[in-house]
Amino acid sequence: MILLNDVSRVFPADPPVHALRGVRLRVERGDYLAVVGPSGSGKSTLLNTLGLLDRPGSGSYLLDGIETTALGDGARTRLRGRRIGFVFQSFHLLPHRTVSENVMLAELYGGPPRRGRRERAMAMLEKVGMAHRAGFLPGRLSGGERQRVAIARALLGEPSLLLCDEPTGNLDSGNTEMVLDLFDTLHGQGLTLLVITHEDAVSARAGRRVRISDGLLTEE
Ligand SMILES: Nc1ncnc2c1ncn2[C@@H]1O[C@H](COP(=O)(O)OP(=O)(O)OP(=O)(O)O)[C@@H](O)[C@H]1O
Repeated sequence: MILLNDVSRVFPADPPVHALRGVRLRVERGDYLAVVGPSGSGKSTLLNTLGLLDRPGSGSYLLDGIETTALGDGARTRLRGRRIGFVFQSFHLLPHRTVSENVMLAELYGGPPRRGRRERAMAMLEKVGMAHRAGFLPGRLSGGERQRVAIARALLGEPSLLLCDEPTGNLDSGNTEMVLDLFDTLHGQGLTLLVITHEDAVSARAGRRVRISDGLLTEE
């Protein structure tokens, strides 16, 4: 699913910041991978690279066998819309849109909306146990409920890869468990998951752990 070969990313500064150094990573379809490492070690840079939000300075990145570094911006955006879902620490739900509208809005970014959007949004809300809150505004939901809605939104395009950046960073332990149970279910259904986390409770649930330190990636 993912093959990174000698990927480096240097940010121009004085002195230059080597955020990723010769990273090699192979992720098989259906893997559940945790990425751990201290602040500033390169985790978000790695996630942005894998999510086609940022380009490596050098090296190659194959996603489903497609060499992404050679693609233009339009092709990268389409590939991202079709294959990748994102989950962030702070949910990024629109406050003045209902739960179901937030989920449906996911398709605005990946290209023209497909048919049956409302039905598919409801099916995804069902999947994360939030269908009964479809008409609520996000402000009336708990943190764990908001994150489940954000996960439903990420799943709307039926991605094969879910990239999560500290998905439980704003949740208490009960809600963290609920989100981790949902990840287990999604993993069981064949989704490939990559989760950045600094919480042991989260990384312990993943099948594989890799550590980034100063831009260098090592398998644990
Ligand atoms: N646009 C940028 N310009 C210059 N330096 C940057 C830029 N983005 C990130 N960096 C630097 O690259 C390094 C890696 O940053 P990154 O955000 O990937 O770390 P991280 O492991 O995600 O950190 P955290 O856990 O604190 O979010 C850091 O030293 C950071 O300051």
